[in-house]
Amino acid sequence: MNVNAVAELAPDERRALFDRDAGIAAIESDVTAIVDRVREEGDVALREYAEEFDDVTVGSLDITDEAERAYDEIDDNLRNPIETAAANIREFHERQVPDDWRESFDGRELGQRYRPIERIGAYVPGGSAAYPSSALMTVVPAKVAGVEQVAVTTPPADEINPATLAALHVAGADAIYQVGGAQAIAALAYGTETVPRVQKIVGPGNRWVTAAKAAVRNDCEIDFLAGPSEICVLADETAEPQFVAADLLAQAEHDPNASVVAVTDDETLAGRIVAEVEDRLAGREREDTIRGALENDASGVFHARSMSEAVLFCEEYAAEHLSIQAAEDEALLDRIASAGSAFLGPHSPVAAGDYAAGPNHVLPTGGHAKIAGGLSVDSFLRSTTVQRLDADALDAIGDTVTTLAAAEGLEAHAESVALRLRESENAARDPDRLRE
Ligand SMILES: NC(=O)c1ccc[n+]([C@@H]2O[C@H](COP(=O)([O-])OP(=O)(O)OC[C@H]3O[C@@H](n4cnc5c(N)ncnc54)[C@H](O)[C@@H]3O)[C@@H](O)[C@H]2O)c1
Ligand SMILES: N[C@H](CO)Cc1c[nH]c[nH+]1
Ligand SMILES: [Zn+2]
Repeated sequence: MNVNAVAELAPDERRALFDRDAGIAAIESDVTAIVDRVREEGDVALREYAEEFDDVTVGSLDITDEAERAYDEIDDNLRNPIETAAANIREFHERQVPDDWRESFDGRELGQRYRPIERIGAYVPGGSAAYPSSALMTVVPAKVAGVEQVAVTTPPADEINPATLAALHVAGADAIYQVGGAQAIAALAYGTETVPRVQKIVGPGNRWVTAAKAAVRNDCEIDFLAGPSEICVLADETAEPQFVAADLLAQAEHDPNASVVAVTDDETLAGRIVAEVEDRLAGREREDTIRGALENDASGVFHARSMSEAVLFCEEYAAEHLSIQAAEDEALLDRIASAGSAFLGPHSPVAAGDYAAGPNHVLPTGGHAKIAGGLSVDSFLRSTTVQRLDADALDAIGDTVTTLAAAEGLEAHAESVALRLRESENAARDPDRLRE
């Protein structure tokens, strides 16, 4: 890892940083082939892919019954943190629940109401690491929103990680299937003999999972693309280089396709961050994965000529996680609109939010933070607006509607209003008329 100057980035380097796709384009046709095969062959394909990609001979695809047992059997030392994290996540998401509302304005009674989507599919990753935290982050908000049926898929294993199963039990998953990768997304989108077709798929995963979500999104709603993890640290001379380095390494250990950057106006700090990363890397578990992520074209430590240039870099990068380790953190955050989740100050490592602070860790990657926020209660709701007009209110906007309808050449629209206005006028002249 070297320090790079933001001002000297070549166009292809900028593209790699700001138009990053975590290797998804390269596997699009392979993923389409997997999705098509699951559509055609159902469970048979799921079993064969489990052998091929996960090296597992699957017995029952449905492992719902294992969750409660795992919860009963795991050690208190693990069960308690799962319960604590679940409680914090639930409390945060309960604050997101919108209230139905009705208000009257001059005879127009208007409002909005919210109802949960009925059948959700949640992907809980579990390839190179187990993700009980993602079990909580997907299923808890779905249940807070009131979703009736949450079907979870997670990669097959000779023994599914007990913490993941226990977390799924705590969160309230209704059904659990051991299916991973693109094939799991296809199964949820189209249904198989065992896996039910859902209305919307949520959850994070590697590039196979993410490419599959992109591939099925015309046929099944998805939350957004939540692929290999990302962090962008914005630091000034007050930052602790070892904290910045530790945060970069933490997100790098998820996946060789993870993207980790730090940007600062202090060139000395930039050098110290690089040195800390190198120092802390050697001999670490998952060292190869971390090295892969650090060598990714979308990763690096950058020196900006000013904090304004560093802020622009962060805005362009639109990271899943934005960590601001700088004196004026709130003022800097005000200048950055695009980030999945922002972590302010030296005592807010991204890992705290990954597990237990409360906000959701399923967040947009690949620059999608420019147009989307993270998973929330709203992801599981549909809204209906409600409108009731009295005769005077219709009269008040009648000309507006009929004139606009005429401008659009939609005569029947205009007539549906004009008819009522005529009837009201007649009723006003002859009060018994409408009752006849
Ligand atoms: N953005 C977010 O909100 C967020 C949150 C948590 C985790 N993540 C990401 O989730 C990912 C977890 O990755 P993971 O790999 O550990 O688990 P995973 O469950 O996402 O993927 C494992 C599956 O990938 C498939 N796969 C692997 N290699 C394949 C190949 N060569 N061909 C076809 N399919 C293949 C297999 O079917 C396997 O079951 C990481 O990238 C992590 O950064 C993202
Ligand atoms: N950092 C991940 C989101 O990109 C979430 C996670 C789960 N476990 C640890 N971290
Ligand atoms: Zn993480």
